[in-house]
Formats: sequence, structure tokens, C-alpha cells
Amino acid sequence: MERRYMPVVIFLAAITVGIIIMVVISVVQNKPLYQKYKYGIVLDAGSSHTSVFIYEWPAEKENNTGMVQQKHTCNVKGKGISSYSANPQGAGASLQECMNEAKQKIPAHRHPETPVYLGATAGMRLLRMENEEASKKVLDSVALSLKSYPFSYQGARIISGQEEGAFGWITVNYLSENLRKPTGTLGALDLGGASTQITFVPQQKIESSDNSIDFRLYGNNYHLYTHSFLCYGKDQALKLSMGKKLESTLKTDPIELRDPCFHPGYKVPRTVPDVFNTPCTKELKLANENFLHVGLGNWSQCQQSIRKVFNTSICSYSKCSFNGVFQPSVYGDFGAFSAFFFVMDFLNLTSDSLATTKEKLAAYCSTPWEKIVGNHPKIDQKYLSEYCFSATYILTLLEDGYKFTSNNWKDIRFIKKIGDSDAGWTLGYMLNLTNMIPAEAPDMPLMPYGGYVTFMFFFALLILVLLLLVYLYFRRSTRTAQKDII
Ligand SMILES: O=c1[nH]cnc2c1ncn2[C@@H]1O[C@H](COP(=O)(O)OP(=O)(O)O)[C@@H](O)[C@H]1O
Ligand SMILES: [Ca+2]
Repeated sequence: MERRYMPVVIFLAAITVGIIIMVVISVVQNKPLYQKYKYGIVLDAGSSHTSVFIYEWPAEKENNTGMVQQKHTCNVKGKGISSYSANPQGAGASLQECMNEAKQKIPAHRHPETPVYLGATAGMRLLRMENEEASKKVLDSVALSLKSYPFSYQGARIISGQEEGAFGWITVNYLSENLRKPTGTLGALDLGGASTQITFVPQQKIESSDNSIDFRLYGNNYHLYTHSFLCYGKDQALKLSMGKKLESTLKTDPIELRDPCFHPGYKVPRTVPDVFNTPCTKELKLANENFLHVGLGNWSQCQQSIRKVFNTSICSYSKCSFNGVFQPSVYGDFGAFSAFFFVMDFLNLTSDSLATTKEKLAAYCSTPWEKIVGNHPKIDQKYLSEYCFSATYILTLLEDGYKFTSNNWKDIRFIKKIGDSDAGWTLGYMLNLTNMIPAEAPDMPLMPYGGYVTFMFFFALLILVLLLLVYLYFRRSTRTAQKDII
């Protein structure tokens, strides 16, 4: 081969190698060239109501953190499934409207592969304690209803308090993309109507095995503390607290229950079984079944009365939250969701110091009931009348129960959603059951997307320049050759 062609050969070889590198990188980087979405459905059968969550994720990226998003939610009309104990068929029927909506929201060709899970929480735990047969019938009824849809039915069951706490923790940390980073995680505080959960990575040893859960996620080990207090959701706690007041006052004053946790001017006739119709309160045999529930609107007396539902005098560990339950010192930031958020957000108390929160709440509780109703004509009066109690309960639970202080109060973030997805146990439950959180970290793309685009751009530019140089070189050498001939 003539020597003058050597540079051409080298240029061509360089170009070929360049093209091969570009093709290889683009194949590795863009394995899925177009995105297909997959779906999953979880029903949260809570004590007060049932919600249907539809999740969506890119089919090829299901093992990456933060990829699963909430696409849609539907609130089932009426009360929670545990309220159908006398009419179990009604429980299954109640789900129809939301399940039909799910059929509309998910593309038909995905229906057969879309898993459906139903998890029932504390309302059903209480019904199971009260009447196991009835709780089975209710679960059978919702199972039958869910099986009639074209989705892939994966079961309807009562989840444990530990699962409820741990999956809530997984949800908030998955959505905050904390799981693949060496940085800290977010503790999870969930307040329901019938139970409440606290879950976090503690700094101290976990002294009771009931409160300890271990996970290996994306190559990291997590040693979690979790506890679920049955009967300490806000609706059952109200019954506990009213029950205590009734026990001490009805004997002397059988007509009126004077309650500092309700607004002055609030007066509602109630019956004793209204308060004692749950396994959380002991049955009281009282001749007079009717009483008048009268509000006093006194925040500090309200807090005093709520403190009585927390037993802090027994503890067989180095430290306890309440009722003899082991709890290490709270550590790190916390996401407080569900009713923690609903109540504190309604009262605009999500971003003040603990002292200011107490001051504002005291003023709110002492506001006359008439004025509260006038200010919020559209809010359901049952919810409205209970916000003073609920917020006082939340402060007492967090401060006296879990031992948050004015110093770490700001570590509690009252949240409803992270991105488009609700904070709650449902997402974590689905991620776990579909094995979407691998124990080991999945392969990362070769380079971040921005770096990839820049790289490809400059590489393409380089090849263009090389082609230009080859062209110029050829033109010059042919001209020289022609001159030589002449
Ligand atoms: O808009 C609201 N304002 C106040 N409380 C609410 C609102 N929406 C839901 N809640 C309350 O949140 C709680 C949800 O509890 P859930 O039904 O999940 O019970 P569970 O988790 O104990 O089984 C209930 O006490 C319900 O009344
Ligand atoms: Ca709940």
C-alpha cells in the first residue's frame, strides 16, 4: 500500500471505532427505547373508610427507587368495611364504584397482569377481637367482590400493626429516594382512627423483639424500631378518653358529661353504648343510658384528661413510650401523615414551634362552637367538633407518649403526599409483595443522562471533523497526484 494512503486508513479506522463506541453506549444507555407502563391496585381498608390506590411505573425500570407513582385514588362511599359486620355482603358491594373506576383508568390490555391487594387495618383487628366469625365474613365478601374484576386478585387480609408501620416507613423513604443513598432515613408516624404507628431507625439497641424489623433494600441493611398502638387512633382514643370521664362523672352527675376537649356552647345528646361499643373500652353498666355531652373549651384541662389514657407508670425496659411498650429515643426527621396531617393542616399548625402550637390550639379550643360552625359552614360537623380534641391528642401523644420535645419538634414534618403519591402503608405493601425493592442495588446506567447527551454530542462533532479532514486530505492528495501526472 502506498504510504500516502496511510493517514486515510488511520482516519477511517478511527471513525469506525467511534461509530462502534457510540452504538454500544446508546444501546447500553437506552435499553428500553420506549416506555410501557405497568399498574398495581391496593385497597386500604381502614377503620373509618376504604381508599383504592392505583399505582403506575415504567415497565423496564421497576427495580429503580422512586419509579412507582400514584396514578389515581378513589374514596369508597360510606364507612370502613368493619362497619358491615351485620351485613357482610354490603362490604363487597361498597367497593364496586371505585373498582369500576379502576377498570377505566388502567388500559384494558394490562388488566389481567395488574395485581390487586386489599389490606385491612385496625378497624378489622378490633372486629376480629370482638367477633371473629363476622370479620371472616366481611373479608370473604370483599374477596368475592374483588375476584369479579378482570385484574389479578392477590388476596384480602388483615395486616399486622408491624406491617402497617414498616410499610409506611418504606413508602416515605422510597418516595423521598432515601433508600439508595448513604444519608439518613425518615421516620414514619401514622395516625388512623383505630390505631397509630411509630417507625424509625433508632440509635439505641432494640430491647424487645416484637418491635424490631430488619430489611435489606438496594444493598443496605436497615434495622427498624416499630410499634402500633391498637385503640390509640384518634377515634378510639376519643372513646377511651370519654369513657374515663364517664366513669368518674356519671356516678355523680348522670345527666351531663362536661368535656374540656369540646368547644363552649357545644351540647349533643349521646348514649353510653355510643362510647362503650368497642373492645377498646370496658363495658360500663349504667342505668341511665343517655347523657348530654357538653363542651367547656379548656385546652389545659383537656390535655390533663387525655394524659389519663397513657399509662406511663409501668416499664420493664430501659425506657418506654407508654403502656409498658419499649421505645428508644426518637431520632432523626419524621414524616407524620394520615390524620396527623389532616388535623394539623386544618388548624394551620404544621410549621410552628411547640410553644406557639400550644398557644394557638388553646385559643382555638376556647372559641365558642357557634363561631367555629359559622367560620366553617361546609365542614362536616362531626369532624369539626372533634378538631380540638384531635389536635390536643396529637400533641399529647407526640410529647408525653413518644417523648418529642420542643427541641426536636421541628424534626416532625406534617405531610400528606410526597410528589404525587400519598404517604401511607399501601405503596410499601405493594412494592414488597411484587418484589419491586431488590435486596441488592440494580445496575446503574453507564452515565447520567445529561452526561450521556453531552458525550454523544461531542463524539458526533469529532466524527464530523474527522470526516472533513479526510475529505480535505483526499482532495489535496488527488490534486498532487494529478499535478505529478502532468
Ligand atoms: O379530612 C379529614 N379531617 C379529619 N380527619 C380525617 C379526614 N379524613 C380522614 N380523617 C380521619 O383519619 C383517620 C383515618 O383512619 P383510618 O380509617 O385509616 O383508620 P385505621 O388506620 O386506624 O384503620 C380517621 O380518624 C378519619 O376520621
Ligand atoms: Ca390508616
